[in-house]
Amino acid sequence: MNKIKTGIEGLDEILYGGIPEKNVVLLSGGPGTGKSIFSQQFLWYGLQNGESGIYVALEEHPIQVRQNMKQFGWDIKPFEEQGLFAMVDAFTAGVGKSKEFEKYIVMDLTDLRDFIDVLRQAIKDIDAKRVVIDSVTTLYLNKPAFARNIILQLKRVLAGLGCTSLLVSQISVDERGFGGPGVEHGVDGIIRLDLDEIQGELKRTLIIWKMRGTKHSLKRHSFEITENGILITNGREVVG
Ligand SMILES: Nc1ncnc2c1ncn2[C@@H]1O[C@H](COP(=O)(O)OP(=O)(O)OP(=O)(O)O)[C@@H](O)[C@H]1O
Repeated sequence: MNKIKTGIEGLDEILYGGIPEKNVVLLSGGPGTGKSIFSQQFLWYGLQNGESGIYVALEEHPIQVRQNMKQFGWDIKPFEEQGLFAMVDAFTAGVGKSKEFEKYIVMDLTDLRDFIDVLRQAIKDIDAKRVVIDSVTTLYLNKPAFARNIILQLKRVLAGLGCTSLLVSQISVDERGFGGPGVEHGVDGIIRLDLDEIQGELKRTLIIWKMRGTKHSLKRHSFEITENGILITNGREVVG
């Protein structure tokens, strides 16, 4: 089984080498837990190693995403120009100046076919190996009954085209699950990021809940967000 390295320090060890190729992984967590940074770091590592990537922006303006990434030293502009990185704008619906700057725009988010067509085109154009959808929750926010179906349709396209993918799933602060039963069973893997207040301080931890195709740590691991991105601070220990 070919493994795709996340490039996140300490994570590939607890995944026994990385995410199995073509897996569709749910990256689940509450607000501010680091989901976007995690997924952007995953794409950036791919670019550094010759693997093209796509970021589907549903929650933030693509310009903002590029700026956020640049703050960590992840300047994707040159890779976009070389056709190694593509941004799918599923945020602006073509309003404003985005039509002048963005190559891939989803005009109508309520039309999943349109979304998938734009995504498929972007994947084919740059021969993408890594895909991030941030966040997939936005696609079924008003129609939770369709969540599983949407996930399975996405999985067919993403795995079918050979991509290894992170689907960002937004949950509320106290939610115990990962984004709904249909979603959780449909994906190949689940990584959950948490932020908990312990003695007056917020602590970040993550846990790999499932990952088809590989052995993985079952422990909860602490991590930090630094100016270089995410770093697992206790690869082997359990958080007490
Ligand atoms: N340069 C930095 N150094 C350290 N921590 C940072 C830095 N930049 C952002 N952060 C932390 O990362 C958090 C945001 O991370 P991110 O945007 O990945 O969260 P998210 O899980 O995607 O959140 P949401 O679901 O609310 O969009 C901030 O709240 C802040 O705590």
